Amino acid sequence: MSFHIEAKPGDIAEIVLLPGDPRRAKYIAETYLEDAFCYNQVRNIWGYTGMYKGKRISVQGTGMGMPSMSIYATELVNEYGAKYVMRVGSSGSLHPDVKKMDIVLAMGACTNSNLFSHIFRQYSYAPLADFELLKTVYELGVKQGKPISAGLVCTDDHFYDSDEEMQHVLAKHQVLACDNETAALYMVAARYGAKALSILTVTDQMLTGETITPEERETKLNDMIELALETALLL
Ligand SMILES: O=P(O)(O)O[C@H]1O[C@H](CO)[C@@H](O)[C@H]1O
Ligand SMILES: O=c1cc[nH]c(=O)[nH]1
Repeated sequence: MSFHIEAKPGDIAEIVLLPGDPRRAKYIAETYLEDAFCYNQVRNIWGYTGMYKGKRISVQGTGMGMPSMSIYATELVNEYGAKYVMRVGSSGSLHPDVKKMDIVLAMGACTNSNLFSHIFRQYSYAPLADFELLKTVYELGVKQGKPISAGLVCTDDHFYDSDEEMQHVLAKHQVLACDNETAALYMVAARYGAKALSILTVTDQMLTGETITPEERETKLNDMIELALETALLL
């Protein structure tokens, strides 16, 4: 048991899917996992373990933002031995080539957060995905004909009142999408020795104003979820 996860030793699989939204975690467990049990209800940030096509997989909500992600990622890796941590998140895009419901694999994540400045001080650390995971998911997505691209994302500390001018600058410099957690996941995984990938679905295309509902963010991101689950079978 850790401060934020009440699982018993051995309850959590080595492969963990990480949606921000705990209700997306519940949806994934109920829709895709056999014999799933809920190992965490602390703060209603649910976590489940079950079987997907014979492979043991966990799915753990992380809440929103870098601090929350860093708490769950740290406890999963350090206290529960998670080896592969795959975020399955929603995201926004101002890039004209990235459409609503496209899947973006975060090769790396820039950020405006100072969360890790006590570690890196004046250095600008570049949080990166695990290459093996990135390659596996990308190849699978292309083979399945999914609308998938891989590139840089920005992990923003803001959801509202983002710096719009800066978002355009980022898009011009090939930042494909923004979320609130990827940089923290990559940094924690690198620090403690796990392999991480952030798979994002573009739920908000800010240039066109296209968006989806909260319920759809829970239950309609199946392409991304299935890609993560199918990748787990190859690990
Ligand atoms: O849908 P999730 O995985 O929570 O991800 C995105 O959605 C939340 C904001 O609505 C932030 O956590 C952002 O990163
Ligand atoms: O961080 C995020 C996530 C979803 N949609 C956005 O616009 N931003």
